[in-house]
Amino acid sequence: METVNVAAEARETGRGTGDAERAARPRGAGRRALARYLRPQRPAILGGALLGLAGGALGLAQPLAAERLVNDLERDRTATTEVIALGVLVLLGAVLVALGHLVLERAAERLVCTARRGLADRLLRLRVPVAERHEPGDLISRVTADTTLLRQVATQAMAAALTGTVITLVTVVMMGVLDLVLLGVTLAVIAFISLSSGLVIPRIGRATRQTQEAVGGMGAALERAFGAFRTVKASGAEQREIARLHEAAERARLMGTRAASWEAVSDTVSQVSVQVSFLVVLGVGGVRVASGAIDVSTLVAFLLYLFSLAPRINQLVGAAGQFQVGAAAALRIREAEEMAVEDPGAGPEPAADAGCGPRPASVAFDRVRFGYRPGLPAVHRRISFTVPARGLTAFVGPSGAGKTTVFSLIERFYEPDSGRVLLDGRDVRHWPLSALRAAIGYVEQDAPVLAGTLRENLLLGVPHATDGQLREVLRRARLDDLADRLPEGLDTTVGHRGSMLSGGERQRVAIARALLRSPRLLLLDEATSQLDAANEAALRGTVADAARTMTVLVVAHRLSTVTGADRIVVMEAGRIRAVGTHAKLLASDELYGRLAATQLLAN
Ligand SMILES: Nc1ncnc2c1ncn2[C@@H]1O[C@H](COP(=O)(O)OP(=O)(O)OP(=O)(O)O)[C@@H](O)[C@H]1O
Repeated sequence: METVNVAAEARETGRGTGDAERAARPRGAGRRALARYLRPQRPAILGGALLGLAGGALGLAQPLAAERLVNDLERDRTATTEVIALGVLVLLGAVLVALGHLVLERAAERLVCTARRGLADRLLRLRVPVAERHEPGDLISRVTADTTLLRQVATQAMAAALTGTVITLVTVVMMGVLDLVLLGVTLAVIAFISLSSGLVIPRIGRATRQTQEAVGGMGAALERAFGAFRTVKASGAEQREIARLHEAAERARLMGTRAASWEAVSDTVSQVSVQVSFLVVLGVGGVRVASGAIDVSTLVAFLLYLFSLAPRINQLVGAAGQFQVGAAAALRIREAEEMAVEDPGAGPEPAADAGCGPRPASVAFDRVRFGYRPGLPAVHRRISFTVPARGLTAFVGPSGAGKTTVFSLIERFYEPDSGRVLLDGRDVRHWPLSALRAAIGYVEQDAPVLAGTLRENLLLGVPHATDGQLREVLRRARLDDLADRLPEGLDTTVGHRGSMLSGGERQRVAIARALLRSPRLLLLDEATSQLDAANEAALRGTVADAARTMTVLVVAHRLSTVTGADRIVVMEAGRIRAVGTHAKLLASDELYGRLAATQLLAN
């Protein structure tokens, strides 16, 4: 029970490690997860398997029809009926098999699609701390590689299990009709196979899960390298990153080989068992024939059934192995689906803005205490401050003081350990999340630009904005010439993370995107750090313009960008040191004075 709680807690907080989650998996969790995905497709899978079975049965009747046809031809009889019967059997058999195949494939595609959609629904709504504690590459591999493994179970393993079971049962009944003693011998062998498979098959599952985790590790290593492609090259680190990929590939190979070895053991056990049973049946059967208990013909018929049983048993053992593979994949998918997602929040929607544009919002922190991880020193130590609606407020202070974290708490990416963050006097936890974020325009520190076109980047938050509106925000972000310079204007692709734009352009695209949402509160994190002097001055104008109609909070390292702010909040080691205007702080706060002095602003 306790182990389950560890897993639940790890998922909820995102603070667990993969190992902790692995150790905490309850027994049979994979099986249950697999059953959950297969359940809705059960009728289709059953139907597909039965169609295949019927097609196979018609195939079995073909030799009989052919025999009658040859007999008739030998006796110079007209054989029209037999020819038609054979033709119908061939055609119908083929159609039924193809139909069964199609039904199974369609069910498998539905199953995979449902799992992928379920994952897509969850993953983009994960809580920020949870998402940040998982490797994106590993999450991607759950959506791509693991879901593909489910497909294999739905098409091959389920059909093999169903047809294998039916044919095995029929064969066993026929063997029982022939001789119960020999059947007893055969069943003893089957029991031995089941027992040894029971020992081996879970090992196949475990090794497969480790293979999939290693494949996820490869995804993570690739994502890491492509996420900082130029840095990797500039650092001459290709070889080391390649080594990481090799290591992950090697681990996948090792685990894959281990799974294959256990599969080989399982196959060998079942094959040897069947051969042993053949010899035992031959021996016991011989004695029974000698004692007159059965005829030779009964023994021959029994052995023929035994031979036909062998591939079926192999089929069943193979299917059991595939179920283990599927269960391992289903478990990884389920784990991702169970990761904690953001609470959409209840509470009433804020009143609609009347008439002339959105109302600026006030912000307040009320004795906020927050740490990213338990056990580490808090990043905010009971901080309180108030920002009235409208105007420009800057946050300054040494690196690591907790400035960006202020924005993360306002956006509710994280929640305070104690105290309250208020927007318009209302605790952000009591806002509907979508309304809260709709009220805020946020420009991240890295000002990320997504792959796609310039237009797609701008439309991210306001999908139906007109070209006129786009040009207007580009103008306000001093980017009016960008769209004209780019070869395909707004429809030019900007590369992975905007790699085809300059650093300053990326930031301004992010600012234009934020402005397009007509936010009530604009959060700019280091928004001007990568701009040249002319652009910085221009953007200062943009920010000042914005601050006339909305509340603007800026995290700034370069004091030159915020000396004109209505108020500057000086942070240090998770505390608010001082609040005031540039002139007041220069005169009263030693740290601010030092910051200004180092940036040649003291005079
Ligand atoms: N997602 C995170 N998980 C864990 N710790 C974090 C996370 N983000 C920030 N921190 C830590 O919290 C502290 C405050 O970070 P924050 O980004 O708020 O500082 P900052 O004042 O904005 O710094 P800078 O000026 O360098 O951007 C730092 O020590 C940082 O290492």
